[in-house]
Amino acid sequence: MEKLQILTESKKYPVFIGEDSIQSISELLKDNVGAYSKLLIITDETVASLHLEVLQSYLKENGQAAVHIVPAGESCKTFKVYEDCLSFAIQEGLDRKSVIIAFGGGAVGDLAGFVAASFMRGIRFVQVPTTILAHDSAVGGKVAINHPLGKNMVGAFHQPEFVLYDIQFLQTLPAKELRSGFAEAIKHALISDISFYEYLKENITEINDLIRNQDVLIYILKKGIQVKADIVEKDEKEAGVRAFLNFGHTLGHAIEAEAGYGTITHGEAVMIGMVFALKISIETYDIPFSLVDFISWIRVLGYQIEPTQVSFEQLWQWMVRDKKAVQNNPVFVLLKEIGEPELVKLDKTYLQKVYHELFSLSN
Ligand SMILES: NC(=O)c1ccc[n+]([C@@H]2O[C@H](COP(=O)([O-])OP(=O)(O)OC[C@H]3O[C@@H](n4cnc5c(N)ncnc54)[C@H](O)[C@@H]3O)[C@@H](O)[C@H]2O)c1
Ligand SMILES: O=C(O)C(=O)C[C@@H](O)[C@H](O)[C@H](O)COP(=O)(O)O
Ligand SMILES: [Zn+2]
Repeated sequence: MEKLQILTESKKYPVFIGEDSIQSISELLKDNVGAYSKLLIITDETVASLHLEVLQSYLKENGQAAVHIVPAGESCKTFKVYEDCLSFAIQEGLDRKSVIIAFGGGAVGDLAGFVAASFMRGIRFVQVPTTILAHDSAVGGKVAINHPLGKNMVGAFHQPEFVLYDIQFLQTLPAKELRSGFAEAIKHALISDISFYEYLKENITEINDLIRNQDVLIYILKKGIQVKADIVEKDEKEAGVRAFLNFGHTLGHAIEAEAGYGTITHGEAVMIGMVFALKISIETYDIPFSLVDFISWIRVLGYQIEPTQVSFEQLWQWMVRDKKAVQNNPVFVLLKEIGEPELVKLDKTYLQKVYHELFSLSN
């Protein structure tokens, strides 16, 4: 099992990655959490049916952990499901010394983390991620639910006590979810390091390559987490450079919301947003990067870059409410070079032109 340290202003905590690392959960709780009154596992229906027994079997010596199962996917990041989690926690008698285990992908982690951040004004929680995407979501402390008017609009910064990644859980991920998670790995590469990007291009030539070779998978997860950790260490609460982790997200979040949360996966939407931001970056800075090559690679991996007949105007309404927007002007993350992100406020007419050029829509 490998270990990375996350150092933020508010908390220092470890991320463990390995095969069968779940076997150590009891010991890791002892070492990294210490005494607690009760454990509550929050997981979703799919993860519960595939993997909950394994988690529970390694928690046997920790006494009975309460389990709350939420709907799978983005539909768990709602006020209703959030309230159900709080009601369950109160009914189960959780107190300030209790600990929540978020067992699932990014949606479960965001939800359970926000429950932990707000229950009795904040209790401890642990992330046990089960998706590739969660190499991003389980680290860094952003926790949130969605609002009908915008993605992740209600949330907090609340760091976990530790993150325990067991890559055996990832073997059951369908291709669509591999794709969603891999988009964030590509994001981490593009904002940090051309050689990481080249490594991804060389090693992942079809989407199932991600789960075929454990060394490659662990390398990608670790590298992605390290990129994130380096940024979060400098700027935990997004006063500046943390916004670079939002590369592809200004348009991506708008597409997710406009399509209806959960209709398109987070990573699929971010991939469209990254293609858009790459085109603007290439035009603005004349960077030596072939968008044609990039698009043909991601198409082979199964990404679709055309949004479904959505007008720019519809997306603009979401983008003006993006968390990076300043006085209703969306701010984009562009790349001055691959690995050199920066924040830029862009004009609506220009954005609309690029959108039409890229997606060849008449509206
Ligand atoms: N907090 C952050 O910093 C951050 C970062 C990136 C993304 N996010 C959020 O994360 C969410 C997306 O994450 P995600 O794609 O992991 O979400 P998810 O939790 O919705 O998981 C995706 C789907 O895969 C299923 N699944 C999970 N693990 C599985 C497994 N091992 N085998 C088979 N199926 C499995 C889930 O049931 C779900 O249907 C979005 O809500 C996004 O906004 C947050
Ligand atoms: O950790 C961050 O910071 C990120 O921006 C990571 C993103 O991949 C993630 O989707 C995050 O939830 C977006 O945050 P938001 O503040 O734009 O809602
Ligand atoms: Zn994201």
